[in-house]
Amino acid sequence: MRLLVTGGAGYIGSHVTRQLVEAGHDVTVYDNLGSGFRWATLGAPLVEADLADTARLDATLAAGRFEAVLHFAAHIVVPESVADPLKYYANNTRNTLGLLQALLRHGVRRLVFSSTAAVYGTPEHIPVSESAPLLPINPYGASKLMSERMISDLAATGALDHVTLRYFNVAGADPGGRLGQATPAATHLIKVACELACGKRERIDVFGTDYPTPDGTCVRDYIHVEDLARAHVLALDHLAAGGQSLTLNCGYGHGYSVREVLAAVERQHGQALTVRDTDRRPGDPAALVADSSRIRSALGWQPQHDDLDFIVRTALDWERSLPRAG
Ligand SMILES: NC(=O)c1ccc[n+]([C@@H]2O[C@H](COP(=O)([O-])OP(=O)(O)OC[C@H]3O[C@@H](n4cnc5c(N)ncnc54)[C@H](O)[C@@H]3O)[C@@H](O)[C@H]2O)c1
Ligand SMILES: O=c1ccn([C@@H]2O[C@H](COP(=O)(O)OP(=O)(O)O[C@H]3O[C@H](CO)[C@H](O)[C@H](O)[C@H]3O)[C@@H](O)[C@H]2O)c(=O)[nH]1
Repeated sequence: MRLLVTGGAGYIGSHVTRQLVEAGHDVTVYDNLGSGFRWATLGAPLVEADLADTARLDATLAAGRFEAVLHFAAHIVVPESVADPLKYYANNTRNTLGLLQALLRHGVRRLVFSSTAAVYGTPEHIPVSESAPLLPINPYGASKLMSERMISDLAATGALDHVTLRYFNVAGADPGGRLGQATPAATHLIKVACELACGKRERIDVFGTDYPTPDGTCVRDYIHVEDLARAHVLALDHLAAGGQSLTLNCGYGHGYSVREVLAAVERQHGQALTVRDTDRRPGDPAALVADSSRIRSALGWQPQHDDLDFIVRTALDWERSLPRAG
């Protein structure tokens, strides 16, 4: 298929772009390089432009005659969304509205959308299924939920078919060493721990040790970025075969605590890390684990890298290589 990937120069979008190209698709990336990198497109054509630039978006869609769009472009830092909510509604919600309007103008009828487990807020039941209440607790999650609603409302008119993927905690890097997370000032646990292992930080803080979890630290469902990328390839196959619109959790269905993650980083690094226990970080649910049965049955998705040590090893290998990449 002829595909447009917004945000395809970012962490997740670049892994998906690579898999799409390998699967034989004709991929164009649309990215303003705000938090993405030209090298991350690995040679796929890049339109360096902002989603808010309607003229560039229209010109790109007119020239490309795309059969589907994958929409990753967004701001993603939860604490920043609390401090500057309108930045998140502008980029994540308003620019998604603009993209949907442009898709209508150009007759593009298929969309794969990057959503997040943050739409669930603090779920009452673990594992969390797609039918759980949608109660985001920060503007980032709310901005994504509003996009989900626009997409599903539009789909209900018959104008669009979509697969909305709600990612849990995405981590790891391309095992081939070509791609990985390169964002400066990262906040994600595995990324921060790998930076520490590589001597780029002095210590790591554990945010809260008194949660109602087995070891008192938060539990998350970490999914390797390559398995997540594969879900996008399958989502496109589903839409191309005339499949109905779907909303799917992307996780493995089991979680690890912060301490278990840090132990895995220490194993892979071969040395102890400097760890400091601190207070809870506001807005962190105790446990967030996906019920992943729907994506397995609807798309036939089967994880290849459901292994915390493998996730950490690829992230650490990538972190070691980063000076040349950044
Ligand atoms: N990283 C995670 O753990 C995670 C979890 C859940 C959901 N997601 C979602 O996955 C998607 C990708 O996240 P990521 O981790 O790869 O982040 P990222 O910051 O690495 O990638 C986002 C990309 O979008 C581009 N972009 C942002 N705004 C743009 C705009 N207005 N116009 C053009 N390009 C723009 C950036 O330059 C960047 O390349 C996001 O939609 C995010 O909400 C990520
Ligand atoms: O230095 C750190 C960083 C994180 N943590 C803890 O590690 C866990 C995971 O934190 P991350 O920041 O790696 O990830 P989140 O679970 O906060 O966020 C993830 O899930 C969110 C949805 O809930 C968003 O989608 C977000 O983009 C995605 O990374 C949390 O308990 C957090 O408190 C630490 O203890 N120390």
